[in-house]
Amino acid sequence: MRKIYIFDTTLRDGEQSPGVNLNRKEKVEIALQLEKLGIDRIEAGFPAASPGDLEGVSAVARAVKNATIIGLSRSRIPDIDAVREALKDAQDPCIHLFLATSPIHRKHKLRMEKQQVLETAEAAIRYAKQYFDKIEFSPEDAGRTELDFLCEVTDMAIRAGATVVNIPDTVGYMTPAEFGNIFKTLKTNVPNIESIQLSAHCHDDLGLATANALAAIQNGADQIEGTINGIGERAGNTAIEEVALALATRSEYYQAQTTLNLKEIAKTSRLVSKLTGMVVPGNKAIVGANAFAHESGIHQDGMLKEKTTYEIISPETIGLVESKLVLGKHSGRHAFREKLIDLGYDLGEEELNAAFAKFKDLADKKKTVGDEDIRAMLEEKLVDTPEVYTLEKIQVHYGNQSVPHATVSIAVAGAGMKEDTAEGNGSVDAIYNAIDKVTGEAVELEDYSIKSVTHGKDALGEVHVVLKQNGVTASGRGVRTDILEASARAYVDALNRLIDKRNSPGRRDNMSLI
Ligand SMILES: CC(=O)SCCNC(=O)CCNC(=O)[C@H](O)C(C)(C)COP(=O)(O)OP(=O)(O)OC[C@H]1O[C@@H](n2cnc3c(N)ncnc32)[C@H](O)[C@@H]1OP(=O)(O)O
Ligand SMILES: CC(C)C(=O)C(=O)O
Repeated sequence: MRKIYIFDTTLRDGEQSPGVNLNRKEKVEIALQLEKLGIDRIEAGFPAASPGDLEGVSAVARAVKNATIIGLSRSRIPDIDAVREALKDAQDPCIHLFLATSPIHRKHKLRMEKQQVLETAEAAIRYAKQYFDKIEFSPEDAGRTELDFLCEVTDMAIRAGATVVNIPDTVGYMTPAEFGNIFKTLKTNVPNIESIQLSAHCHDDLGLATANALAAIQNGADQIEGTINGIGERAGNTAIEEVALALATRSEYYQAQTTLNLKEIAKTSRLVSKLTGMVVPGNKAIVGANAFAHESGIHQDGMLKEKTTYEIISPETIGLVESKLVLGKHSGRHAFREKLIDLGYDLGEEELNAAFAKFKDLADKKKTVGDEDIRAMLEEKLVDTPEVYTLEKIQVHYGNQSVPHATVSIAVAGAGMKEDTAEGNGSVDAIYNAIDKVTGEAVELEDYSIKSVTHGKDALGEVHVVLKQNGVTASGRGVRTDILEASARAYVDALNRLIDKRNSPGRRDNMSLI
């Protein structure tokens, strides 16, 4: 298998993401993690950009021992001297020179003819060659450069002393077929092309950065440039983790591999996200929070039977502990049962079906159903009390300028559906007064407490109440996403328990749920 060298530019092109600014300490922290990941070459910054960046590149050059450290430079002597200064302590330094070659850049930006471009780049490479053994040269916007001129520039760079020629698709304009063809053309038309390494640097403006990098590999590229999490100028760069995992997963197809320590990928991704402040989208390939999460019942069933049905990469490969089965409204019984077993519940078929129906009801109201939601849902009724009263419906009218009132409908065992309305000094009070009117029970509310079971706007609310009647107390519990409904259910639950106690006076109070 051919080795593909990985050139990480998180600290240079990645830092060009709007809003990202890494200080010296942060650059070193990321660079040391990149070293652990096994990155071959680390572009630490653009030393001529600012004294701070020069210092950052210097600090990385001093800290990292097992990777080539690179500084970017325009084809200008002061920039090259800044890289010399920044890399003077590097064990394995390399300068990355660039000059745009496309007609658009030549005409509008550089205002140079082809010949001037050739001469300027050659002079820069020859000057740098006095100080650096390793020189990478990039014809910026190579993707939009005439192919014959690109061959001429590459030939010049090799003769002047470049050791790597990098082909940037600076504006993410290429298709995989076109980009691959550039490498094929350079390989066949440029003399001594085998004496240097060819590299690809892609941008993601059309979402093709990874596809283009892989096409370059298939057509002879030795090195891929990219960033962790695909951050970078505009839409970003090739995501290194995507290329690495594509090669690892489809090695039989690409016949090429990296020497990255893939188990460090998740950790590196988290660190880069934390220090750059660039949040990784949930659906981002390889490192997104959902990349190994399965929500729908059919997929979860497949995963429980055999993980390879829905996972082409195991999460352990990139250093994650395990895949996640996320319970939500698309989940099925297999995943639900598995979760209950994990949580220590052993339900019979009938109980499982009842719990599953409740779960689906909850999942319709919540984005995801977590462990605490399930525990709260299952433990809503710890003791199976006969239901004299079953809450069917509540309707609350509340306004801060008016007296709240509530209507409740309750199915009463042996007496059918009853409904009544009452006012109160708050919504819960109005509900409780309406329940009292429907049931005709004279009870005192001894205690009321409410807590959030989980976090977020759609968290479950858990209400506990204690009711007292003729010296007998009973507690009840209600759990719902809506706290008014949870309050009503807790009250009705406590009423049923009171009646149960009344009907079996000798029984010990085993109902306290608080
Ligand atoms: C595709 C890429 O990602 S390339 C890297 C992009 N990264 C950056 O630009 C980040 C760091 N840059 C900076 O801090 C600043 O742009 C600096 C310090 C490098 C230069 O700042 P200034 O001297 O104020 O120039 P400014 O950025 O406004 O303009 C760029 C100049 O460099 C020229 N230039 C652009 N690329 C090159 C090159 N590769 N080699 C030589 N000259 C170049 C431009 O033509 C322009 O020249 P002009 O002033 O004669 O018109
Ligand atoms: C400096 C070069 C390689 C670059 O970043 C680009 O062209 O996108």
